[in-house]
Amino acid sequence: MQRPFIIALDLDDRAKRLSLLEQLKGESLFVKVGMELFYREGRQVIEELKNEGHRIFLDLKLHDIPNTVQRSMRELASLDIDIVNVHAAGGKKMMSAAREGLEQGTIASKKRPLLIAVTQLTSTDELTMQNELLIRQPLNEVVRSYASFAKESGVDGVVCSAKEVPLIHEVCGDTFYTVCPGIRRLEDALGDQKRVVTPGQARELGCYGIVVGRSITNAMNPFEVYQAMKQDWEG
Ligand SMILES: O=c1ccn([C@@H]2O[C@H](COP(=O)(O)O)[C@@H](O)[C@H]2O)c(=O)[nH]1
Repeated sequence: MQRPFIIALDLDDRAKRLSLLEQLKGESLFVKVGMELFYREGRQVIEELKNEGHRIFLDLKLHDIPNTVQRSMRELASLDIDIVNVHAAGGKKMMSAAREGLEQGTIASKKRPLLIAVTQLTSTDELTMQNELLIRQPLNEVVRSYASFAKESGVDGVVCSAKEVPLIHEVCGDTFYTVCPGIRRLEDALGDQKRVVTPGQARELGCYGIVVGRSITNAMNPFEVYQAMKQDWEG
């Protein structure tokens, strides 16, 4: 199984995105379109990236009432994307509604995109969770429960820190997808990320896929960093 190395295209203008992709030309890429890029360039960017042959994780993290999420997922299903997501904090009804909307919107001849749910953002640590979000359970327990609620709701997997993958596999099984941001080389700045590992550690922890943004997008030589991190990931 080829486990995805997903590049977060978080860049503040179109020219920078094109320049990064030009530097990675010739590579078969899995890219992440987040809010910044989708809000700026809209549906067209998805078509462009698909035409260039890339696989796409559309990371919009839907979180709203079930009816709105269902109808929005139905719209997103018409895009040629491979993965899409919601926040597990929206609850089981919302996650089931997301799955329903995605199925309603996927045309018969096409494969439904994978639906995954964010457990706790990798920029959150236990102190923030307890003192600001007022969630009193230990972080690992919250992630474990949210992952199992996601599975019960028909969601295919979760976004989590690689650190939590073993415990998610324990409750949801090894085939439940785990997509992990919060990936850094040892020499990289953490920025706002709190629950962080290297690509090699993520592999050892059993992640299905990793998401890497600034380590590549801020690098002097993005191609070199991409190659080095991918090699560490693939082992
Ligand atoms: O828990 C989460 C969920 C999503 N993300 C997204 O992944 C990338 C990470 O970028 P870096 O520059 O490598 O930190 C970014 O697009 C986030 O929106 C996440 O980090 N954590």
